[in-house]
Parts: sequence; C-alpha cells; structure tokens
Amino acid sequence: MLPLPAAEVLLDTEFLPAPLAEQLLTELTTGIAWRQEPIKLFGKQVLQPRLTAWYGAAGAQYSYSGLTWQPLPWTPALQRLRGQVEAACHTSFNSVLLNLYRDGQDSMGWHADNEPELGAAPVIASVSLGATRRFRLRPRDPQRPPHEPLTLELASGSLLVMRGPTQQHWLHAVPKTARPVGSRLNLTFRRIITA
Ligand SMILES: O=C(O)CCC(=O)C(=O)O
Ligand SMILES: [Fe+2]
Repeated sequence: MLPLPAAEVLLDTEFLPAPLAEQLLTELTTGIAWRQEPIKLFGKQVLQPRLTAWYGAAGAQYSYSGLTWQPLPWTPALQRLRGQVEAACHTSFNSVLLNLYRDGQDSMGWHADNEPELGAAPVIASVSLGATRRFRLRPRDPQRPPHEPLTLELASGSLLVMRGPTQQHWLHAVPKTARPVGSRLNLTFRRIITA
C-alpha cells in the first residue's frame, strides 16, 4: 500500500513472472483488435495518442464523449489474466480497457476513472507489459496539503490497484517521454455496473 492520503493504491511489482509477461505481450499485441479512436481536444477532432481496445461481458457497455461502446467478447488470454487479477484483488471484473503505447510519444493525459458506470469507489486493477513507463498521480485539489504528487515506474508484469476514494481525490496520467522506449501494453480491469 502506498502512503497517499485519501487514496488506496497498491503496487505489486512481481505480479507476473517475466516469461509470462513476455508471452502475453506478444500474444496481445497481435491478437487484440486495436483501434486509434478520435477524441475532441479543445473543440478539435484529433486521434488519441495511443491504441485502445475494450473487451468484456455483453452487458458491460461504457459511454464517453457522447458515444456508447459495446465490449468485444473475452478472449481466452484475457479470461485467464482476469482470473489471476480477480484472485489477487478479491474482486470480480466484467470488462477490461487495453491501451497500447507504441513509443514514448504515446501517452495518456490527466484524468480519473470516474465514469458513472464504475460506481462511487471503483476498484481499477492495472497490469503493465513491455516497456517501463512513468505513471503519475496528483491530487485533484493541489491547495490541500499534505497531498504531494507521486511518480511510479510501472514495469512489465506489475499490478497496480487503485481503489476506495482514489478516483475521487486523485488524477493520474502516463506522460510522453523523450527517452527511447519500446512499446508498452496496459490493461485496466474494471467492473461496470450493469442495469
Ligand atoms: O497505462 C496506464 O498505466 C494507465 C491507463 C489508465 O489510466 C486508464 O486506462 O484509465
Ligand atoms: Fe485511468
């Protein structure tokens, strides 16, 4: 457990053995239906700076930017990994968002995983494969000490869990880096509350 106020963040750097992480990276890089989705940035349509995909149970739909996404059905590899993550977190998940950061120029901006479909205090379980990237956390309200920003290095095979009030009080991001880095694949397992 990391020492953050008003948050519950846990990092297991040895969640997956290196050979399994390596094998999963290869399997998912080629076996997932990756897309580069358009988003609105300052009123302009641009492409997201990464590839994404959304898998899960049929009812676990997700809405953002006025669009509703239906998940693709679980693949055997994703099902297997979901089982391992569920056992580690003592939580059940019905969907996973996958992100592929092709190089250091791919990134994710500041946000919280706080869509209404996730409920008030979601458990977000994040598995990283491939290149190590920096994951930054900062308080939503910087005026309130002792909340200090925090940077984690998410290496291949690690499991990061954010739960409790984390999404309510903290934002997170994966910034661009000028360092030469290979590709990184991240999976965030989530529980969508279905009607
Ligand atoms: O790539 C990561 O480590 C973070 C992904 C993330 O924040 C998300 O999918 O909401
Ligand atoms: Fe996120």
